[in-house]
Amino acid sequence: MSLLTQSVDVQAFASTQLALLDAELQSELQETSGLISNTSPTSLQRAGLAVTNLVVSSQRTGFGGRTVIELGADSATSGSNGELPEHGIRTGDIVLVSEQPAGTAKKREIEDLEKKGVRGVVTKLKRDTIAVAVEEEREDTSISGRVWLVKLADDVTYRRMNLTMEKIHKMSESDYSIFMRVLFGLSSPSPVPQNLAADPEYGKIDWIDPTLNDSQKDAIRFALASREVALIHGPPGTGKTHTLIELILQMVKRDLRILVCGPSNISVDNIVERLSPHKVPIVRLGHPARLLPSVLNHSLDVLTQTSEAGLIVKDVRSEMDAKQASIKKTKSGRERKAIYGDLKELRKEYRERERRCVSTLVGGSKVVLATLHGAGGFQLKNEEFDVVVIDEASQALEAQCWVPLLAAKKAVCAGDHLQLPPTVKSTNSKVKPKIKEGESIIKGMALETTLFDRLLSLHGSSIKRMLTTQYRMHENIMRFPSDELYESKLVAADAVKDRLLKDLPYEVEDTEDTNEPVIFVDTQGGDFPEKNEEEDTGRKGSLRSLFGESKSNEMEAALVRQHVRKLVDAGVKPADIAVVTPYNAQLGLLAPLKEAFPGIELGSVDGFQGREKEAVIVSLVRSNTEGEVGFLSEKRRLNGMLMHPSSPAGVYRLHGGMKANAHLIVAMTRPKRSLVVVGDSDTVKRGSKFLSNWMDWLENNADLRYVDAASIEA
Ligand SMILES: Nc1ncnc2c1ncn2[C@@H]1O[C@H](COP(=O)(O)OP(=O)(O)OP(=O)(O)O)[C@@H](O)[C@H]1O
Repeated sequence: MSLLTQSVDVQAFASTQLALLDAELQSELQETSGLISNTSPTSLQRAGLAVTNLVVSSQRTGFGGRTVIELGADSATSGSNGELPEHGIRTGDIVLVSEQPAGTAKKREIEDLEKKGVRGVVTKLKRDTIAVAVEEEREDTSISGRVWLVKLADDVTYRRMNLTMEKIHKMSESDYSIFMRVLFGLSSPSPVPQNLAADPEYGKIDWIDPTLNDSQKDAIRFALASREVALIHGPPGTGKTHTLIELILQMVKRDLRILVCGPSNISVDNIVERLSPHKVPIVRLGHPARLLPSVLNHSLDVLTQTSEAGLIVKDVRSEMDAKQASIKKTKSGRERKAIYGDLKELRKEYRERERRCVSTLVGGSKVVLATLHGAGGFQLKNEEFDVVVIDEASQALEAQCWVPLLAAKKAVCAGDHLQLPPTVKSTNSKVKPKIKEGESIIKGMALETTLFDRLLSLHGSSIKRMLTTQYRMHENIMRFPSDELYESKLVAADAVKDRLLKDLPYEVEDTEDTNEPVIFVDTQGGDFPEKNEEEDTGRKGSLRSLFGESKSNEMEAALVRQHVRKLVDAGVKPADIAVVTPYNAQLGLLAPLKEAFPGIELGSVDGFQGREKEAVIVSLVRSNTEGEVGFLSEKRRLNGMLMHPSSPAGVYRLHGGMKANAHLIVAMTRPKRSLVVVGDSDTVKRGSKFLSNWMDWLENNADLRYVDAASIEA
């Protein structure tokens, strides 16, 4: 990754970002439209990207005055229970609902489909229905007959990032705030007193949670004292969010107004849930369909309807519903047109009333929370904040961070730059950034270089504080990642440092598998060779682009199954066990575990960053005489594959811009009480220095087990 260690020409920065963002959007659009036009509806459905054979079962007015259509299974094709088939569509997905093409028809243009259908956001999923809030411009399109629903690329995020970068591009140097100057290295950050713990202002803080550890307190003092920017580096399990909550509450006490953002809805909701008991006035922006049910009572859209000012808005909504219903009964085109006209007027009124209500609600909140791109919505247009707090900043694109930062005076970013970087598709695609004539460009700048990374290179660790006590892993599980990545600075909290599976709060037998924190099942010796998935399954044609090449290892899968069985027999609940592997084909082989042990988690290493589990089993798959490690060892960025988590068949989405080492770091830092690694040390250690160190460490420190191939039941 190329980082910028010097000050940045802001205009060139913005034009480079614009070119990179455009290339990224083009790659995403190409990928989606390529899939939609070359793959049959049935295959897309299998891939979790579409649902076929649907009919519109109802239509009504939903949140924000949008038309919501509800889709159910077409009774001519569904079974007697009316349930929808398994699908990979999630609430919040942007989808197209359109007349269904013939089953075998393949070649189709996405534009044609859009003409015949409507775009919208999925707002609710039930076993038998999917609700879609239709995009405003197209809501007078009535769709009938058999339809299908296809997932589209989400371009809203890009529009917001582009707008922000364009604004920055247009600014002249005299427009730059001191905050902006620091972030681009044109000025140095204001100095922070050396010994904050002894400082008259920051030394004696009345902590809301007095159990915070010293590194957490230190980070909070530092973030409060910094004038322009502070980074909080939180390795896995060190209480990054915990620290942010205290920081936000301390800022509220100091009468500061705060905007809290994260790259994903879940990262923001996590903070809303934890701030909520503290009774500070907070409001969460964002489409209610994308929020966790537990935070809905802080959702701006919901408050808009339940607050006093909201009640007036509600009246207009009922009127709109009545109009919607009358459309169905009307046969005459002229009458319909008149009704659509009325609806348009009502919608205008609705929006005006809603806008007034929104500005009262947002204006009255000390803490406003939104996703990074959500901060670019109309609701925050003229709002001012003293501090912008960004959680999971190391997983956000820098352009995304600038959406809230453009109007900021100070930023606090929390993250861990050693974990997975944000996903970027354009790095390996054929789309190359187009540079506009006359624009200067910053060579070597990459879209996936995060703000967190760039600021660290620019200002060094003087703008950062690291959290060092971790509350997740047994001491031995923590040791290798701490030594290799975190300068041996991590310390395991007393409560977790010697916790084993046998000490779980429910009954678990003391066995050789439940009383060891780190087990290495070494399959070296060549008896457990890998297989190339593509050769074996013979998948053809365009599906190859969906499924791609992957590796599997049947004997490793058998060893994993055997280990899971032993843990469960000893009393460990399947829900406390996760099996992870970097290869999708291996996930396919392991899939039967889900039926045998309901509740067990099965996933690719990148899908579960940050989620802890009592026991994690990692299957490394690679085993060959050539010492080929490929994906596991890749230092350059590569197109990894992400398994669609909800797909029954094991489906793959292209997923780019990953560092393989980061995948493994995520896997090895998730377990609390037991990490089991299954792999061929001979092959794997030839992959990279990091892998070789890991294998050596495991050989010397783990409970080592060699396996006799003959003893394994396939
Ligand atoms: N000072 C503390 N004392 C006791 N427990 C703590 C402390 N700080 C954090 N924890 C606990 O550590 C766990 C991890 O905290 P939190 O979820 O805030 O971590 P995080 O670093 O944001 O996690 P992740 O690694 O998933 O990003 C939580 O169970 C939390 O209650």
